Amino acid sequence: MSFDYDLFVIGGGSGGVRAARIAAGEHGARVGLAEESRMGGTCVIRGCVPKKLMVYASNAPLMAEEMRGYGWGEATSGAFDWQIFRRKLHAELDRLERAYTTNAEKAGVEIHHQRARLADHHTVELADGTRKTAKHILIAVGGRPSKIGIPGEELGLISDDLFLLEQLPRRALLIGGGFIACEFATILNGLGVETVQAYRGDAVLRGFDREAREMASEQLRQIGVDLRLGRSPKRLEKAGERVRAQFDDDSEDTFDAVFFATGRDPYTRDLGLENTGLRLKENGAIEVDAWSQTPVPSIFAVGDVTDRVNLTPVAIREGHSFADTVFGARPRKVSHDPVASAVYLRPCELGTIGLTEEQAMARGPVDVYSAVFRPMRSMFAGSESRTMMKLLVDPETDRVLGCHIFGPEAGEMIQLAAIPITMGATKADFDATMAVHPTAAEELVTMRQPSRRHAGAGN
Ligand SMILES: Cc1cc2nc3c(=O)[nH]c(=O)nc-3n(C[C@H](O)[C@H](O)[C@H](O)COP(=O)(O)OP(=O)(O)OC[C@H]3O[C@@H](n4cnc5c(N)ncnc54)[C@H](O)[C@@H]3O)c2cc1C
Ligand SMILES: NC(=O)c1ccc[n+]([C@@H]2O[C@H](COP(=O)([O-])OP(=O)(O)OC[C@H]3O[C@@H](n4cnc5c(N)ncnc54)[C@H](O)[C@@H]3O)[C@@H](O)[C@H]2O)c1
Repeated sequence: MSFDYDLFVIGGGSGGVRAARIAAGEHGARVGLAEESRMGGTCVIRGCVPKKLMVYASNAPLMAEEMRGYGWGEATSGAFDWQIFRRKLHAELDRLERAYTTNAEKAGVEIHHQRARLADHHTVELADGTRKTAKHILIAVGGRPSKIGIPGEELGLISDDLFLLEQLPRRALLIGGGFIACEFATILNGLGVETVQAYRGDAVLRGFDREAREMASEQLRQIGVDLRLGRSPKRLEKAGERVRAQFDDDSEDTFDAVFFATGRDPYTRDLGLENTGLRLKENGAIEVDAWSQTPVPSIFAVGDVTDRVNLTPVAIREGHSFADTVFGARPRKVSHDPVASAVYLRPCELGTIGLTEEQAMARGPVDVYSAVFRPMRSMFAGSESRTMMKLLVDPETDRVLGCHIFGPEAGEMIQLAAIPITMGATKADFDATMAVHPTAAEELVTMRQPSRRHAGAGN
């Protein structure tokens, strides 16, 4: 049977574009790709990139404060102009979108700027009714923000909306305690928005190392976020031009904008799955094996739609490995453990890889090497901001099981620490490494004695 393409990719985000480019450009496959919105997907258009640029923008007041501590007595951040920033931001996103489009086209990918659905195991139907056949289909449609099912939630915004606001709100509520809620709270607060964050748990960033979670919660408060723990809204209603939130402790408050940062769902709705033998996991994610292959041999899926580890580098690696395996005769699986990540808070970020202290304790005996200190940089400036460096070590094998860094530029640091840890480094390897002085990161190679030892199984 002859097909229009060797590969048809649904979704022009991180995973889809990488797979299409490698299959066409490096392995000579005939590739079609459908994107219903903007090329680049979540990360480029409404995720990592605009978010990180806003984190940089929001840093000015903290930098000014720090510099006052260094003798710049009059240092202030001045007034932030959202209109100027927004114009520049969107020009940059347009540039990136063009680069994604051009690079894919240069590799030989034929892009269809419209929505696609699955018609059968080898056919997709485009929004204009055209049908395209392909020997293989890759689903890389990502995820979509989800709300929590409370009355009036249509009055609330989602993360996509932050980057499109005509004006910054004067007072905003962020609902949630995960990556997005914490990063957005940091951003809005830094840009001068009065920011309230409501999270149902007792410390933000559930799933991260407990000590780091407490430091992150404390820092949000220190920079001026009104963090309300153990609290979640139960209803939203209009209050003139504003939105009133009623919380589950019966308190009420009014905001110019309310953002839901309460997770993302795989975007499998109306994808034509009923025309296939694909299976969904309970949360709607597409079920795949270690090769990103679904139970239908011609259909693969990568990235957030599979809900493995929902990060850009993971989606890219999955897309690349799929293309090498299927079109390059170079079978490659993706290891999802360990995967480093960072939460871009200010002034201290949180960088993390491997087991948390709690997970390590549950697994067995663990030595905890932990240093919590005021780094030279902030101490001199008179700031109370504290940094944490933590290594979790298996006392039997000496292997480093996890590393958690809470400090300025922790994202940059964890990327480097992730290399030896992924290679299986031992604590002795860290000890054998000469320190770089004076840095905060040198603590990682100078912690001689464990701060505590756990016998295992939660002891
Ligand atoms: C606010 C925010 C901040 C983030 N920050 C980070 C970060 O700092 N670091 C990090 O690693 N990750 C971050 N992420 C996560 C990261 O963006 C995702 O993990 C990544 O984009 C997943 O890539 P993907 O290819 O699976 O999907 P996506 O990038 O979402 O791409 C899917 C594409 O498919 C298109 N599409 C969907 N359905 C169809 C259809 N039927 N037909 C045609 N096209 C379709 C969509 O329009 C979209 O362009 C962030 C996410 C958000 C929301
Ligand atoms: N820096 C980064 O790498 C980065 C940044 C942003 C997003 N991301 C990715 O995007 C994903 C989505 O981010 P996110 O912050 O939306 O999700 P998340 O899973 O990190 O956090 C969701 C939050 O919503 C809360 N929540 C869920 N249901 C709720 C309910 N019914 N009532 C009240 N609260 C509820 C959860 O308790 C949690 O705090 C992340 O998991 C991550 O994979 C990564």
